[in-house]
Amino acid sequence: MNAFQFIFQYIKRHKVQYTLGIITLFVVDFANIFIPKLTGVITDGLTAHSLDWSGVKLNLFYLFLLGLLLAVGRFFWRYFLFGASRSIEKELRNDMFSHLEKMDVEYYNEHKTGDLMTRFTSDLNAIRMAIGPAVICVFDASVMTLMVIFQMMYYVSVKLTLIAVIPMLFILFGEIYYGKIIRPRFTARQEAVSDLTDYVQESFSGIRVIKAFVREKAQRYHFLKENENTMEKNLSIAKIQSIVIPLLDVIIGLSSLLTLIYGGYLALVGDITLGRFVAFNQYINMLVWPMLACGDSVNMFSQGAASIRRIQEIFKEQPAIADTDKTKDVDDIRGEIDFHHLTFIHRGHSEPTLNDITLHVPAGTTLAIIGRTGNGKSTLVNLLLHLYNTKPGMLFIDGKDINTIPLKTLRENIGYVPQDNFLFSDTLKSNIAFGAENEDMEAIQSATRAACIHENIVQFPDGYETIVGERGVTLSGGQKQRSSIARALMKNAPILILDDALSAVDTDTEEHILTNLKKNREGKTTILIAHRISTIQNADIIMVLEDGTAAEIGNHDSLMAKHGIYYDMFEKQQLEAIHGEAGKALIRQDHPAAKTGKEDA
Ligand SMILES: Nc1ncnc2c1ncn2[C@@H]1O[C@H](COP(=O)(O)OP(=O)(O)OP(=O)(O)O)[C@@H](O)[C@H]1O
Repeated sequence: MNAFQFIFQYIKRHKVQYTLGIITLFVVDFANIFIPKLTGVITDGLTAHSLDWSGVKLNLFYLFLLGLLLAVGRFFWRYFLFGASRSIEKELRNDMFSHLEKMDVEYYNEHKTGDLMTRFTSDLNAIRMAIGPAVICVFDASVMTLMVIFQMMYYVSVKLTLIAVIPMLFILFGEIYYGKIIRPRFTARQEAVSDLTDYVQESFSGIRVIKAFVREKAQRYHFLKENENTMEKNLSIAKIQSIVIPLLDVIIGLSSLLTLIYGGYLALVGDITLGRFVAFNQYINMLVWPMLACGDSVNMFSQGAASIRRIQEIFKEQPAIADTDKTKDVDDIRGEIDFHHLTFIHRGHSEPTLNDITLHVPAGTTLAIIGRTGNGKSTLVNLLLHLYNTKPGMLFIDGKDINTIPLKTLRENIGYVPQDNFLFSDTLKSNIAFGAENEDMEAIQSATRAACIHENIVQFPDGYETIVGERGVTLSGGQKQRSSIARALMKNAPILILDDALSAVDTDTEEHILTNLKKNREGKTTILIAHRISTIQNADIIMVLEDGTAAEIGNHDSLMAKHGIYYDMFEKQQLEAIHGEAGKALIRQDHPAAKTGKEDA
């Protein structure tokens, strides 16, 4: 689908508005051409003394009526055509947002926020200009030009009209060529704006890190380069425009000069009357605007076409994760999970992140996953949320292959506390009730009590109405984590995943939350990812992930009896807990990595 076909789908939906707008525009243009004629009639009437004062008044009255018609008509074509273009802009923005919401997480790993934001703002604006003002310009210019030329030929002189119009043909062909060379420059400019927006967005999001590392100067230098790049791209457009626009003026001036010379001569020898010569000059002036408007329209169309292509790029990408014809409706989820020789390779990796994992998790049990950093714990739960695709036959929920469960059902039945604890810039109440149907205060408080955050919230001056700053920065790390746990508990889902969700809370609070969880999650499946054994030792099943494989599976007692990885971890953490820093030093001396001289992961 080319850019025109793409945007025409949207224009079609507003055909009534466009038709009414164009008809009104036509009426306005038609009325407009009578103004010079009436001026000519008055001039000739006064010169030849054939018009008395009442005749002048009558013609002036006609002029007034025409003016009124023009004013009303101009209001309506603006109303219809600008209204349609604004509606299309809104519809496109809605469609883009809905489409992007469907895209999988990999898409967002590969596309920068700033670039997407530019497409939502400046590109959509360029498209609106192309389907609103540019359409008006082109239609107005073409209709007006044809009507004026016809009137010039009919009312004044065919020869004089041809002489005046020939230079304008150069404008027409020149503008077609201009459109071709300016379009790639508009695309390059939009890309530069995207990069700049992206840089600004990242710089402000990461301002704390920038300040802590005193990188302001380096950031500013990089920003200047991005800004300069945008200016260069803008200048490359301005350079072309600064040649084309004066050239347009020259051609228009040439046309007027020829008219004055030849028209003056015709008036002198008496081939045309003075009134017609005056009217002709007014007509020529009326042609100036359409010619300039054509230049503007070419600009707007080129810019719009470049932007449509950038928006089309968004729609061309389809989500890699979506319901398929294999998806079957599921009434409810109990929470039984089966990993069956589960192997998973991340895009761009050559080695599997998860390798041959087989485990049965009965509904209503607690599974704990422990393992060193980067061993695939988050990846495993991301597979459960179907954020990445798993090959058929490897992951089952309630005995059903995850690929056959509708995404909405699956995710509605999983409560999830992500590692980054992202909160929205909204009230605490809304953040906690995020996944729930309504903001039921009783349910919210029951969740916040279970997550041990209620006491903190009520101490804030605005309590549950406290606005969480962008990315939750007004809360401490532990408060954010507990708010995020409360949000997940609100869902009361058959499966709950806590991805390292207790790392920022002290051991006492952790103990409280775990006790509450045990009570709240009775009969429901809970998956706990943690680094501390104290967090997980009461779990029904503990899986130790090592290099992406399920190195050990059992409960605390059986794993301790094994004297394997889990046992070592426990011993080290006990030593750390008892002896603090001295214990850590002891562990370091004892650790195999210390002996080989390598850093511990
Ligand atoms: N979207 C991704 N694309 C490519 N590789 C990824 C992606 N996400 C994670 N990885 C890689 O997969 C491996 C496992 O990452 P994962 O986040 O699952 O580990 P983890 O055990 O949860 O670590 P941690 O304890 O630090 O949270 C890492 O090597 C990581 O670099």
